[in-house]
Amino acid sequence: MTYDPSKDGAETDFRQRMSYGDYLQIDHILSAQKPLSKAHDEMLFIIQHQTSELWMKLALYEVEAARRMIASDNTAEALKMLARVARIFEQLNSAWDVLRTMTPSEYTRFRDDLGQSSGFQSWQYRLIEYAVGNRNLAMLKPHEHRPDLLEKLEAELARPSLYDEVLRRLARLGLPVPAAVLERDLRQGWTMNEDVMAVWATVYRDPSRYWEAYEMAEKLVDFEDYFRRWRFNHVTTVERVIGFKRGTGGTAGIDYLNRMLEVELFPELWRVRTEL
Ligand code: HEM
Ligand SMILES: N[C@@H](CC(=O)c1ccccc1NC=O)C(=O)O
Repeated sequence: MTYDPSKDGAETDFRQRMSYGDYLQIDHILSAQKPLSKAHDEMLFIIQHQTSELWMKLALYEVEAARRMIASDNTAEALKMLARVARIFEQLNSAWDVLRTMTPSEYTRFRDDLGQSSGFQSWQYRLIEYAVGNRNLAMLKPHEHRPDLLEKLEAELARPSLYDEVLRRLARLGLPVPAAVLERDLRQGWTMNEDVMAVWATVYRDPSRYWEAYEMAEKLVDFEDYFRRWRFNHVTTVERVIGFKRGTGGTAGIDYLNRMLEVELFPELWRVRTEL
């Protein structure tokens, strides 16, 4: 006899009950894949991006909460959330292995159908960049046609970034973070600051004395480490699939993405290592 789990109590009648699909809105999610071409690989391309956007949604949610926790002096909770964000990026990094199975010949079959659309226009990606401190106002432009999204990005630029919150916490812990740093114009991108580096040097020279600050620093480094790997995986996949062609979003492509590889989110935390 074939085994029937319903005889052992598995519920099978969902006429009046919430089911798996109801709870997770599966119909909604699974009806959002609409390839524009007949190319076999377009489904992979769509699902790869949609799953990335879902993970980005969670990353934003966690960074958001981590910032709130740091601002309210609940660092331990924030560290847990930041560890999760690093793992999310690890997940996104592994996902490139699936996309890499698509060859240039296969991508060319539907690339024209993408028009001028590009990951460059991902507002969640830009929001992550802004939330962690990579604030470039020029990146607002592709969102001007969507006032709701522009508003979200503008609102983010008015708030302290994750790094700003960490530096404010250091000041509350009694470390000499300069007032100019604490009162800086939040819309501007962060640039390397010698005094902040001196603060981190103090922390790294005596971790047991500055344990909380030390742990925050290492979590940030860990996050940036995984984020850098995401950027590197992206640029390598792009070169493998389109070579040095111009991007659909209008940038130079590889040259643009290589330039983005030079971005440092927490420059002092990388530079301080040379001083130790
Ligand atoms: C075959 C696959 C891919 C190719 C050929 C590709 C190509 C490119 C290119 C050329 C750019 C530069 C902007 C432009 O002019 O278009 C770009 C930007 C971008 N792509 Fe992709 N991409 C691919 C996959 C992905 C995936 C899976 C994601 C995940 C969400 C993604 C997210 C992004 C983001 C966020 C940017 C903006 C980066 C920044 O401004 O720093 N791309 N991509
Ligand atoms: N920029 C890519 C196209 C591309 O990858 C893309 C197109 C639409 C939606 C997301 C995309 N992914 C990343 O840029 C290209 O130039 O081929």
